[in-house]
Amino acid sequence: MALLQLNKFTCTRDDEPLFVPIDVSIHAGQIVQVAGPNGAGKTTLLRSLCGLFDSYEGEILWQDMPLAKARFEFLSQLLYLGHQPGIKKSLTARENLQWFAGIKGAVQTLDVEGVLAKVGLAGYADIPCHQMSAGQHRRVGLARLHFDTSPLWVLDEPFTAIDKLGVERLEGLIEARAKAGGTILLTTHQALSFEGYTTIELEKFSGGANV
Ligand SMILES: Nc1ncnc2c1ncn2[C@@H]1O[C@H](COP(=O)(O)OP(=O)(O)OP(=O)(O)O)[C@@H](O)[C@H]1O
Repeated sequence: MALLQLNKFTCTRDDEPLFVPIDVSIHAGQIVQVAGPNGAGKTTLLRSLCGLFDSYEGEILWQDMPLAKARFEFLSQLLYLGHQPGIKKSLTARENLQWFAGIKGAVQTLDVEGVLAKVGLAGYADIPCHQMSAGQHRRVGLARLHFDTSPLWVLDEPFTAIDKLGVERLEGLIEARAKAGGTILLTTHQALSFEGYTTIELEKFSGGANV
């Protein structure tokens, strides 16, 4: 059974399809890159899946159930990281991580210092995030990937504002997650270093010929 299935799926803006409708089946353990030029609809597609954008045509199935009916199960198994780092800047790195861990029931096992060291933020646990750089905000947000074992990770441009070493670590984390049975759906404009991932190439919808 596919974890996630898109049938004749496209997102619309002003009643116009953004990209040629796609048919995709995504299974546990897969890494799937959504690719396409700027403006193709990659972010809109990910936001539609996560329930943040509802102007689309076609069908989304989660474990063979229409997403609308399986919404609660789907959201409880989802980790979504969008363009924004998704942290509260008035809180410290520790408080942000405790919050993320709390909503995933992982507070008891959370090792704040250990996780921050893994994202290159050793010693930053008790610094308010508003005193950090854009790349450091991003790292605090990404730190949750070290303890969030949600079956589906949806990551929109996760490598943005991350330096070379950070990118290598993040790629390793994604690969390890997939090997453990997790599914990762991501957008990125950079070539991925690992093998065996699938690419969904969004093609700009250019009129009736593609329907
Ligand atoms: N808030 C918005 N209001 C209206 N149109 C929008 C909005 N955001 C995006 N669009 C339009 O929707 C289309 C798809 O945008 P989207 O952000 O999904 O593209 P993308 O493939 O993620 O692009 P990029 O690679 O630049 O991040 C674009 O043509 C854009 O003009």
